Amino acid sequence: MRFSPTAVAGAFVVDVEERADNRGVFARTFCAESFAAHRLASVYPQCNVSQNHKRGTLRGMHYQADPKPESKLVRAIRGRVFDVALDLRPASETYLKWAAVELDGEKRNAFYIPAGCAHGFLTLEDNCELFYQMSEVYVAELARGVRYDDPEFGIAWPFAPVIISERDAALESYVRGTLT
Ligand SMILES: Cc1cn([C@H]2C[C@H](O)[C@@H](COP(=O)(O)OP(=O)(O)O[C@H]3O[C@H](C)C(=O)[C@H](O)[C@H]3O)O2)c(=O)[nH]c1=O
Repeated sequence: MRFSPTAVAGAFVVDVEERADNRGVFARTFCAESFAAHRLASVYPQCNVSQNHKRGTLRGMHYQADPKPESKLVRAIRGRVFDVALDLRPASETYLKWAAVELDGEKRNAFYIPAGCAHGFLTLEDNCELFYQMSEVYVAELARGVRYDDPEFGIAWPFAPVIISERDAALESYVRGTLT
């Protein structure tokens, strides 16, 4: 695996090193020792999948509040998505900055989003499926979100979403200095 830093402190693109032969491809996608060596979460008690029918589906920007903030390792297992990490940590050197990576099921790359950052994505084609490894179990009462189009962040989405949940469309504008 190769870990590449991004514009958000602690957020890394994780590329796999493919072992190809006449049967196909084998690649390691996670290793607790390597992740710990890079000071990334190395224990993931919960995994999720997200299946998205149509190009232009936007989910986000979501995070889990204290006392159980979650780090996430996210990958596309089918299709391509514009995946975004947004720094909501007031003490961070990259507070309110965002970083994006195109996650591609063919490239098998992943995005590590540290706790305290919001996460969201926009699908770039029909029939995209994502796999999440979560460093905390889900606690509904701690689920939070900020607007994907909040001018406070200026996330440069490649195009406007076509499908978005009522919840995400109704998220409030962000108030500086807070993790709501
Ligand atoms: C995350 C989660 C959700 N749920 C329930 C709550 C809702 O009834 C339903 C869908 O949840 P939600 O609308 O939050 O799902 P998404 O909009 O796809 O949000 C997800 O995608 C964005 C981009 C993320 O980064 C979040 O990790 C994740 O919340 O599943 C659970 O039961 N367990 C869980 O771990």
